[in-house]
Amino acid sequence: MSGPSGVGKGTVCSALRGKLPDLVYSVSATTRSPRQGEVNGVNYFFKTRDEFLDMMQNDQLLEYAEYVGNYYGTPRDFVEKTLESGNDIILEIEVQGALQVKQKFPEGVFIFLLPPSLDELKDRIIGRGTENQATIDHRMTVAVDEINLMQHYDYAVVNDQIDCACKRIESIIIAEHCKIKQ
Ligand SMILES: Nc1nc2c(ncn2[C@@H]2O[C@H](COP(=O)(O)OP(=O)(O)O)[C@@H](O)[C@H]2O)c(=O)[nH]1
Ligand SMILES: Nc1ncnc2c1ncn2[C@@H]1O[C@H](COP(=O)(O)OP(=O)(O)O)[C@@H](O)[C@H]1O
Repeated sequence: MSGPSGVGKGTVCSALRGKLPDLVYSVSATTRSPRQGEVNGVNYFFKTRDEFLDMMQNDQLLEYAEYVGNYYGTPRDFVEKTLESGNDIILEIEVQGALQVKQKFPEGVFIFLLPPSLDELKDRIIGRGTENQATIDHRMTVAVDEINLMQHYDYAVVNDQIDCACKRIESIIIAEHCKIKQ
C-alpha cells in the first residue's frame, strides 16, 4: 500500500489489523528519527545511515528508496519467510519502492490510498503535528509526484472515512483471494 504522507496509511493499517488478524505487517528499516511514541522494532527499525548502507550492501533489503532526505527499506528475510509459510504480508511503502516490489512480485496487489483532496491532505499532515513546516512543504510536493504515478497500481482507494476505506481494502483483499489466477 502506498499513498502520500498524511493520507492515513498508518491509521488504516492499524484498523485493518483488528479486522484481518492473519495479515502480517512488514516493519521497515529507516534512517528517519523516531517520532514521539514510535517504538524501535514495532513502527520501524531505526537505523543510522551506515547501518542502513550495510543492509543495502549485504542485500538484506527487498527494496529501498530515499524519501524526503531519509532512506526507507523493507527487510527481505521477513517478507520471504512470511510468504513461504503461506501467509499474506502488507508493505506500507512509498511509490519508488512499490515499483521495485512490482518487478520482483508482479503477482502482488498494489493499492494506492488517496486523500479526498489536497487541502484535506495538508490539514491531516499539519493536524498530526509530527513534521516542521519545511518538511510538510516537501512532503506535499512529493505527494503530487506520487499521485501522478498512481496508474501503476491495481486499486485506488479514497480515505474519506477510516471505516469506509478499511472496508474497501478488506474487500479488495478478500476478492483477490477468490480470484482464479489465469
Ligand atoms: N520504499 C519504502 N518506503 C517506505 C518504507 N517504509 C515506509 N516507507 C514510506 O516512506 C514514506 C515516509 O514514511 P514516514 O516518514 O513514516 O511518514 P508518513 O508516511 O507521513 O507516516 C511513506 O510513504 C512510507 O509509506 C519502506 O520500507 N520502503
Ligand atoms: N479518514 C480520515 N479522516 C480524518 N483524519 C484521518 C483519516 N485517516 C487518518 N487521519 C488522520 O490523519 C493524520 C495522518 O494519518 P497517518 O495514518 O499518520 O498517515 P500516513 O501514515 O499516511 O502518513 C493522523 O492525524 C490521522 O489521525
